[in-house]
Amino acid sequence: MNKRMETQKGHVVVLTYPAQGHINPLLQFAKRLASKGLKATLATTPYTVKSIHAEPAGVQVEPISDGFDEGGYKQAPSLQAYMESFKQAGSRTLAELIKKFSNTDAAVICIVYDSMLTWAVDVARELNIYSAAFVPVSATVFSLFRSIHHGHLHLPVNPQARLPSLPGLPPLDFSDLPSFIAEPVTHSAYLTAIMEQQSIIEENDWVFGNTFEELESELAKAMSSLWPMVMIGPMVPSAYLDQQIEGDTSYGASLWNPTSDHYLKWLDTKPLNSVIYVSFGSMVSLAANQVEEIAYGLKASNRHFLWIMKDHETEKLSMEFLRSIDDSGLILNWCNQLEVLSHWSIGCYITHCGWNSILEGLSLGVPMVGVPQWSDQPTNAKFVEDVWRVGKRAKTNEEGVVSREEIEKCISKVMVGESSEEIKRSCCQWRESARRAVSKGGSSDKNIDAFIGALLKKKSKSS
Ligand SMILES: O=c1ccn([C@@H]2O[C@H](COP(=O)(O)OP(=O)(O)O[C@H]3O[C@H](CO)[C@@H](O)[C@H](O)[C@H]3O)[C@@H](O)[C@H]2O)c(=O)[nH]1
Repeated sequence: MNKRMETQKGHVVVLTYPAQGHINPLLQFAKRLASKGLKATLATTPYTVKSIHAEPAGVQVEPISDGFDEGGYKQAPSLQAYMESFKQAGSRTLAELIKKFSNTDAAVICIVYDSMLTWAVDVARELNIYSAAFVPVSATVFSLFRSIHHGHLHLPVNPQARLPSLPGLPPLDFSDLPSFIAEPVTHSAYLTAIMEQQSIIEENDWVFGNTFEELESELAKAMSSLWPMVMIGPMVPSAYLDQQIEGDTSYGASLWNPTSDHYLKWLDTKPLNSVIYVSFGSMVSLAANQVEEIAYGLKASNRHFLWIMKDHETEKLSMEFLRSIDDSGLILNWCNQLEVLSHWSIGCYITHCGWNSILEGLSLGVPMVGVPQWSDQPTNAKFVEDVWRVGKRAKTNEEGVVSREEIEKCISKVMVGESSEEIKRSCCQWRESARRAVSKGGSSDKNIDAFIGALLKKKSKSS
């Protein structure tokens, strides 16, 4: 028996939704649990298992089915059809996986599931083990959906009316709302899934938020006795924060691979804080005119840039722009974002404001320009500018596009002059705060220890 096996205290299965922005934090949480002596198994779809490199820091990886084992969710005719198929095939195969360990030393005592996958609660109940929901968005966004569930915020929200003031949240405008709330009809499938999460959230033994107490302190204070969320983030590999997990330099799963790895060498040749990193995460597809405006905004800034764009997205760039780049810019289909954000040459991050990207930018102290597109991104962008003060939110024009002039103006504000000094100071403070939260004795670390302590005390729901 190896040392890790000897120290294992109990077995938790972590179930992830198979999208990059969900796999990363759940896998990281599994690593955290494993580093504290629990046995942690990541259950995910066969398509996703292929994207996981080796065995990430002590986590066992096991396939469960979503009904689309060859090609994953892209094969499903609609989001609704995919969710239904995952519920059917996933419930059955997750239960089989857990039963495989029963009557062994590694019997599973809890399922930690991505809050999108509500059916995991039924599996836990049927097998008489604990369930914990993992919320992959900010506590603020979670709280907005909760306000709808409890009838404190009504849909549709009138864009002209003042929003009601909600406990622990700053005053919000219509444009700060998640798109699922601002445009409920357009996003009805997502909204239905999210409201279902809210309706069963209290049935869980724990609810975890990938955030930390200092980051959303007003909300944490206002809601501590009113809601079940325990803040355990930021779920960012340990090498970038507290160094507690040996060799933990990446999440360990990537649905895409960079077509070239010379980007770090390219960054090495650039001066300190001089390069703009541009990425819109794993899901956003920009309109062609928006791509063009960003391109010419970057050009006007007269700075080096590294722009992550999937291959089909690059077709939206004009030949004129592509020919003009030379060594001033690098366009790549994918990168190891953490390596890039932590590189000394990066001085600005133009981001879609996906929650993981925000936590990574904050944890690595990089000034941001938010160009939010949908989902929780508008709310995150609002906080970047007005609450955490680590960047600017680019404004859209009447056509709903962020112009090249606006891009250039925001880059300048976060990279030069007095405004940039203030932003850089806030970035340093939040980087330290994120480190404190996950380091030994920090708020998130203590919350994870408390979960493990409570879990082991209860050990088995039946005993
Ligand atoms: O070239 C790249 C680009 C991205 N990433 C990683 O991919 C993840 C992207 O996650 P996120 O920033 O959250 O964006 P999305 O993939 O777009 O995530 C979706 O899911 C998130 C969590 O629910 C939401 O906050 C977003 O709005 C939603 O678009 C991050 O960990 C990045 O480090 C890379 O490793 N390389």
